[in-house]
Amino acid sequence: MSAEIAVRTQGLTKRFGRHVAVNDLDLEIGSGEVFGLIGPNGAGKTTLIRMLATAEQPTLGHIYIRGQLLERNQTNAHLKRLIGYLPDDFPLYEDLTVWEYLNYFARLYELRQPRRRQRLFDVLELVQLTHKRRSSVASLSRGMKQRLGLARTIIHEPVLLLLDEPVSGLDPLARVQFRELINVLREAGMTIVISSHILSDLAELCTSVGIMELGYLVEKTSLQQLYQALSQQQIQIATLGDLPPVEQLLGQCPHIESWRVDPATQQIKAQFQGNQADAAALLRSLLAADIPIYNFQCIQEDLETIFLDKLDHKQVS
Ligand SMILES: Nc1ncnc2c1ncn2[C@@H]1O[C@H](COP(=O)(O)OP(=O)(O)OP(=O)(O)O)[C@@H](O)[C@H]1O
Repeated sequence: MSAEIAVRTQGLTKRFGRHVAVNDLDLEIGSGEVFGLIGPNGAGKTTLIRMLATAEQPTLGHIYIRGQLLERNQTNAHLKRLIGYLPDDFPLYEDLTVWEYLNYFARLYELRQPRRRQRLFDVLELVQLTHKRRSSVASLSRGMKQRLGLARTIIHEPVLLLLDEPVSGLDPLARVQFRELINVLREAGMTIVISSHILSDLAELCTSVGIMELGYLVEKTSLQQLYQALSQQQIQIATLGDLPPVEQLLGQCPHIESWRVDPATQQIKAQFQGNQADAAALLRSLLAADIPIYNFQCIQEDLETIFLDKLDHKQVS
């Protein structure tokens, strides 16, 4: 990753009346990152993205895009050209054809001919809608409409993409297609901020994530670090025999932090910190003690479980 900082906020705060939607937020997003913004409903993700997109004025604090300050109460036209913003409820003019729709936005961005025409073809090709260019927007599937929205967002060749919940409501295939598109844009060098509460979607896309709650950025980390810091493995053990001998061996294992017995199934669920060889050694010791094990399973928690359980975000829908 380049050392260049694409987005920096300092003490960024947004209040709506007495309600603080974004609270004293300091954030740095490196150039070329795909930064996932995770958080439950009402955490402040949309408000943050809207401020970055200049669609909302901060109450306090500063935003720098590629080191340049977004000036309060100014048009910031030169910085706006660097930004592509896809809101979660972006407008689609359903009566227009796909070409007319994109051409309209290209003209708003003052792209001149013949470059405009070429840019439209390039973008349509990228979002795989070239064959639909004469179709009305109304006739597109939801996934196609979302790709058209993305095409509109990148028509002026921004370097920073702000995508608010771009995959919500898409079916699994459309999500995969959208993800592939994001990867292409990332490889082309764009910095991408993408919010979602569909955590598994972000997990496959992002180089780093920020977790928001109640307007605060409570965590910013690479996805790998998040897994390492927060993920714990669990080992589930079931025996046909008595539980105390199993518990005695678990107590002697240096990689077992704690365990509990599931009252419904009588399975032991142990928090495990070791690697695969450590797990194999534990299983060997159980079998060597003649314990009639019929289930021994290592489970790595996924991001969703980590998020819900460890960070205790109860509101995620
Ligand atoms: N224009 C507004 N006026 C008053 N309150 C607002 C306004 N916009 C947002 N809020 C409030 O600010 C808080 C943060 O809202 P925001 O939409 O940024 O959260 P979010 O994390 O994007 O949520 P979601 O995942 O539901 O989109 C919420 O409590 C919301 O009600």
